[in-house]
Amino acid sequence: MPAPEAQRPEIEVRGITHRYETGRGQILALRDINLSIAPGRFVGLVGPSGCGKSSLLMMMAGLVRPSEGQVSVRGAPVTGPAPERIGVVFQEASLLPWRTALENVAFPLKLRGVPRAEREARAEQLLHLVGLKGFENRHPHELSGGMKQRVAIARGFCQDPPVLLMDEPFAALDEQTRMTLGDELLRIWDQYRKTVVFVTHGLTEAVYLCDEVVVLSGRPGEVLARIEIDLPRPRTWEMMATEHFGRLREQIWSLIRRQS
Ligand SMILES: Nc1ncnc2c1ncn2[C@@H]1O[C@H](COP(=O)(O)OP(=O)(O)OP(=O)(O)O)[C@@H](O)[C@H]1O
Repeated sequence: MPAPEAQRPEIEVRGITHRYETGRGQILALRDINLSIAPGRFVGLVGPSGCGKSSLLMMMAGLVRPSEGQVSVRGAPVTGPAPERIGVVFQEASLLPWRTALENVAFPLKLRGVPRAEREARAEQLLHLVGLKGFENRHPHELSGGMKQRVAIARGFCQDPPVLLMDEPFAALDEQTRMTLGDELLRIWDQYRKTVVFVTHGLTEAVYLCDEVVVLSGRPGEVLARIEIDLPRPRTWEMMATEHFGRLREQIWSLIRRQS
């Protein structure tokens, strides 16, 4: 029997409905979303454009307050940003331009008062893990888009929160960099075992990375399906060519296609 602690969901979304107020009235963005995510899972969030994926992620991060419902992480309600519990990686790396790669990665630890030697050692280890050994002292303008995104991922892991929320972190990158970074992300996730929620438009990426893919309907976003990705780990690129991979991808795509 697993310990009760192990059975408790890491993220719990209960009855989330959200309306945005605009000059032209209200927009119902999300309707009655309920999700329970177990610790250590890698969960994808997909759905047609504008269905509320980013909004839902922002609510999980405590950056947007839902009109109704609640998100809890580790049993405690999320009422605002909580970087020690919940890390966020955005599509744009949003690095501090005047700080080096190492300083950017270590920055959240500085805010938490972690001593310099310790935070730099942790940041250096993570930069090495994302393949940026030798680039520690470069500034963001000296790095490519893919490298900046690597720094942002390293920063997300450096905070060491149990939950990491990622909003299309590879969207601005070319296909090859995306694939490589996806593998790197899986490698670090395997080592650190965080609970990841990953918003993406890429269905191949979703199947490749995730344990489970949550499919949202067109606006207002509702949970249409939760698809278990029962491919073995570690994932390999060869798996993408298998019939099983294709079937999982097609299953998700046919759900989304019907929404447009
Ligand atoms: N601040 C806001 N004010 C008003 N409407 C908003 C706001 N943010 C989002 N919306 C609307 O809410 C809906 C959901 O937006 P959201 O960005 O969460 O969707 P998404 O699924 O992430 O979209 P995409 O796939 O295109 O990135 C959209 O119709 C969007 O126009």
